[in-house]
Amino acid sequence: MTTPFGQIGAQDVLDIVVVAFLIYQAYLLVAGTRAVNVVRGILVFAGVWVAAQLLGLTTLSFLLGRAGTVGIFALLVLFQPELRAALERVGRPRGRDASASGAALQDLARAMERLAERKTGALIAIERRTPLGEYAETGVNIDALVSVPFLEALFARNAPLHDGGIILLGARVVAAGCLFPLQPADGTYRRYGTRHRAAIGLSELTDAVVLVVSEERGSMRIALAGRLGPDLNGTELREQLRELVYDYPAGRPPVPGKATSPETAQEPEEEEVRPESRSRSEPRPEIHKESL
Ligand SMILES: Nc1ncnc2c1ncn2[C@@H]1O[C@H](COP(=O)(O)OP(=O)(O)OP(=O)(O)O)[C@@H](O)[C@H]1O
Repeated sequence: MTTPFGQIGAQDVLDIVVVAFLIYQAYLLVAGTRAVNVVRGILVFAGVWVAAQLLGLTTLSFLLGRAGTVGIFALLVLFQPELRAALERVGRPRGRDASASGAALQDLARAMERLAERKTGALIAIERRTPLGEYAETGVNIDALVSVPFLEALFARNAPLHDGGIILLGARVVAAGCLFPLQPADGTYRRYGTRHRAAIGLSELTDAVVLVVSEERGSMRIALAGRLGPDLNGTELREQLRELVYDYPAGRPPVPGKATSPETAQEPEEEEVRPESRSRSEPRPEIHKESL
């Protein structure tokens, strides 16, 4: 085919499609995590560099070019967790196993309620798009089906794995006793203890939905995108789990907005974490059989 840019063949089209696909996958990987700010910084840097070249600013363009070369190696180090996550995603089996079933979420919500009633502390991260393998490695590998008694047993006060958080993938508990990254104590959430700050910290670095049961207050809350939501009752918890996990379309980037933008957090303890995948005014699909 002849175009203003010359001859374009099937190979060129394939090339463009593959590159576009890779760029989109890279975007999916960083969207909703803190890495998106680094990407913005890189785009600004690249923009200034291109402008300097177009305007013939030789010294500036030379300096930016050199800094860019060093920057590539710096990025490899900086993005090491994301690169690792990307490789994990490529190797992960796709399909229904990777998404949480309604029955598993129902059991999860029930277990959270029972733990809260007894004031047993719990920290549960639900993996969505961002692989949590590196955090799972800090704990004990489990691979067991989610069930109410199992979750209760895991967090029971004298249980060997009650300390730390557990990670769920689909309907399975993949690891327990895991260490999550702590949100700094000097930040917005300085008044909170380490369990809550670990939940916020993990949700800031990944798109995981992190559930916390407070040992002190017997409350249930959700941390999402670096923000901690309000206390939830059982019905609200089920509703949020359905929208944030069951309805969460795999591979779709979060829509930037109140719920997913950490920068917009003002008084987080009074704000509600709202699911980003569906607005409340939109009709909900019926979930048959495994209804929450
Ligand atoms: N980095 C971490 N990753 C995972 N779990 C953690 C981490 N830090 C602390 N925890 C868990 O939190 C527990 C301590 O909770 P702490 O009382 O400090 O927090 P809190 O936010 O006040 O919660 P609570 O309201 O339940 O008391 C630890 O025993 C451990 O199980």
